[in-house]
Amino acid sequence: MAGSGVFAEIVDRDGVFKYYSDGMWKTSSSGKSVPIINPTTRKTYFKVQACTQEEVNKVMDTAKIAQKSWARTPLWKRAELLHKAAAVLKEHKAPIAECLVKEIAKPAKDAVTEVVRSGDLVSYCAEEGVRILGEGKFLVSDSFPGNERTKYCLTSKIPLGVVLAIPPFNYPVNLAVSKIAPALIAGNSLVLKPPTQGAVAALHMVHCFHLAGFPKGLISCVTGKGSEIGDFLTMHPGVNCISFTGGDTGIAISKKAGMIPLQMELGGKDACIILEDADLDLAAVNIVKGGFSYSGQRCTAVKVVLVMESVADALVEKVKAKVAKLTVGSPEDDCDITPVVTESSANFIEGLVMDAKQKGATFCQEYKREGNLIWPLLLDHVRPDMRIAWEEPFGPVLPVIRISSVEEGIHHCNASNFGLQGCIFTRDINKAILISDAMETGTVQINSAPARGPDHFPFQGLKDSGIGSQGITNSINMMTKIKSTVINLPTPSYTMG
Ligand SMILES: NC(=O)c1ccc[n+]([C@@H]2O[C@H](COP(=O)([O-])OP(=O)(O)OC[C@H]3O[C@@H](n4cnc5c(N)ncnc54)[C@H](O)[C@@H]3O)[C@@H](O)[C@H]2O)c1
Repeated sequence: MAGSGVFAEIVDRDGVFKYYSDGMWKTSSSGKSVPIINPTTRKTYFKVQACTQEEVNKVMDTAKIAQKSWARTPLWKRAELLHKAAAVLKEHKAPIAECLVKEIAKPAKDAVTEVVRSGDLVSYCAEEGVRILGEGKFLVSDSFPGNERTKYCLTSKIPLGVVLAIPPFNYPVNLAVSKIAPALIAGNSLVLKPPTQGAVAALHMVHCFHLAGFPKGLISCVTGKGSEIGDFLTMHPGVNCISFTGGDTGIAISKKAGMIPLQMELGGKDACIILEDADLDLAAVNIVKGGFSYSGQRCTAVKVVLVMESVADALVEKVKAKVAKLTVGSPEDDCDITPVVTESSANFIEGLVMDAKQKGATFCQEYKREGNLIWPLLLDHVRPDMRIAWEEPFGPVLPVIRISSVEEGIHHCNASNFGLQGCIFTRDINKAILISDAMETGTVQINSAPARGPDHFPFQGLKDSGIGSQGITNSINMMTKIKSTVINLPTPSYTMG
């Protein structure tokens, strides 16, 4: 159970979850806590420490010191510890998954999958790190005009220092380890600021790294109000890199952060373009899976369907039939559609639905809401003047826009300020490639819904969807710098064959 057994030491006497600093679980001197509301019951379920700026400073100091000796720890030893953490994480999947169910209403089975996937990601990262960080480059000078072969350049990848990781609520474990593991294998230390909803799952995950035996201060986890420690963390002079996943907050952070590398994974409005020759059954399965899994609260959810008019009726019928089969209820019962994360999210989604209603969208189901639980809703005949055509609902509401040409679909996709992923359904691979090239998004899926995984694939957003690229290899590279050593010879030297 959460907070018991090996996890008992992460809770204080008042039942408030502690924060992790200098290899120890601590109670904040603020004497304050932040409540975590269960989205299903809308009652406080957990509490976490409201850390102070003073405590953040302490964490940054220890992270800096711990990083110096970690960078001198052999790569194979770093990898060994990560493998151990992955095993401990998987061993304790049940209590961590339980937190995900209670904090973010993730369906029970998906919650377990998130933890197991996270363990796999940590192991893969350890293996990949050993390979790519064990290699550098050797360059000779006479390839550039005017030079003889008098200079040998050796390059290697070195750590950045302290990495600040800020994941979002929807994958608080997976999107934390996708930052922690690359940072650590590359020789960095790491400070985690988990989202409020999902913080307790993240604290349990951090304890798995503690149990695996990482050095003191190398990993820290501070919790608290964004208003108190958010800007303080992201603008802290001790931070050498920020890896952030979330919404528009990331745009504000990137404007305030100093001259440090930023890895930003932000929102999306992933378009699904359906051509006339598409396999409509395949498209319908993917639209429902892509649009409604975890109640649409995924960055890569299908967020707008752009379908050719001639096949629109048939497609909408197929999608409607599948939506009718989705189960709606509690995450404990493993329902397909569960309450969205907060009341304000539910209110925001309702605002988009009401706007679409007022402007004449066709409701394929009746709009129904109880508390944070919103029944799945397909909106047909959506037009570009409706907010839902452009905004990210992050809920179980999916707009369908009927298009009369492929160009119209591409235009809608590219007119968005987002550019995360997109997908195309067609049997004509040549057309698919041309459309993929025309779509201004970081990834395009052909004949499948957008997806982040497998976790070693590159993952990136264009425009307001992000900076840099993730995926295990790219994240490891991003959390390093190139260092060169140039050997200058007194006379040119050539290796003769
Ligand atoms: N591109 C991706 O890979 C990806 C993946 C998942 C989610 N998302 C996006 O995330 C959003 C939903 O997640 P969310 O609601 O948790 O996003 P959010 O932007 O509200 O919060 C993200 C994180 O930032 C923290 N935060 C808030 N204010 C802060 C501040 N001033 N300083 C520092 N940290 C601060 C939050 O506590 C949380 O940990 C959606 O827009 C979704 O598309 C993107």
